Amino acid sequence: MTTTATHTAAAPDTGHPGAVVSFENVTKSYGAVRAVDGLSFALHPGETVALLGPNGAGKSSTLDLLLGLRPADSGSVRLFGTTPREAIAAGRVGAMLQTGGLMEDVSVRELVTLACALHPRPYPVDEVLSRAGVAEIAGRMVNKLSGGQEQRVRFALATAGHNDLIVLDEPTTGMDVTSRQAFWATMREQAAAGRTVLFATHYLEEADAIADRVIVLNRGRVLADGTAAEIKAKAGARRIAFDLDGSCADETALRGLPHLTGYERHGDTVKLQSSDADATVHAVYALGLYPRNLEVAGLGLEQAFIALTEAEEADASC
Ligand SMILES: Nc1ncnc2c1ncn2[C@@H]1O[C@H](COP(=O)(O)OP(=O)(O)OP(=O)(O)O)[C@@H](O)[C@H]1O
Repeated sequence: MTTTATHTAAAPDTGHPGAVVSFENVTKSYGAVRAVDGLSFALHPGETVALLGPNGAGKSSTLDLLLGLRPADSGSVRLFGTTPREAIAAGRVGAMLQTGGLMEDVSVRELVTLACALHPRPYPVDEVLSRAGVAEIAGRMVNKLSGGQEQRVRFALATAGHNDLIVLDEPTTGMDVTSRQAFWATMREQAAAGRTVLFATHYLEEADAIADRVIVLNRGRVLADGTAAEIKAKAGARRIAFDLDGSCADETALRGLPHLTGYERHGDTVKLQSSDADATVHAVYALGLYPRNLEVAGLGLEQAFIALTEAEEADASC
């Protein structure tokens, strides 16, 4: 059975044999809003993949479809060549979502014990508690936890058993820096053990540091898909920064430099983004300026992400 609105009969996984996750031309609308728009991608064993996108890009909807929490309007969603429901029932998938409250009138240990009891291939409860960094608060009632502690309990629930795929929706939101580092160290161990990890995040530095592949979504479609380095290269632009030497620089002339895709000025410090840094720097000299502390560098993932999504928004509004 594919995950479609009509729950049609099982379709063979012809598109991406051996894939952990396979989306083929998947669409999902909420009324007039098309949250997922003909989305196709495949995830392979052992990959750690970040799902990036601006607010409303369709990340959570994609994860909901992937986990079978909502049916797709059309297209096929397969996990390990089966339906999401079958893969989850087989205990192959662990998920940590933003939505859904935790059971409240139980202790952390009781909740984790329940999750382990429900998993077909559970880890020992104490191992799950300590891996998620909640062993010290195991006796605490779930309704007394801070936001960051709650996140760590969600993480414990997602890793209560041996999963082949771990799906995380903004997992470190609300965690302090230490918890965040511990969280990602554990995720790295999970990935090193051959698990596939898919996480949606707004922390681009996490995607840059952790993911070996980044899928950028916008308007429910894949805007870019590759390593962080490939995404940065796709954005094309480079950063140029310099200080003016005190000479009077004409603001209009600076803003009119060729190939600019971004412009900022704070006093004598000018920060530019350019799709042809060499030509832009030549033009700076041609204005009669003598830039000091000149730096030309590639974009960070965050700037590349902004450049890509802004370019698509500009295209969409044309
Ligand atoms: N249950 C729903 N009913 C109506 N519209 C919805 C529903 N869920 C999502 N949407 C809309 O679908 C689009 C995609 O939302 P989604 O939550 O998937 O995006 P997102 O990338 O996860 O966003 P964010 O980064 O803000 O969490 C948005 O326009 C959103 O308003």
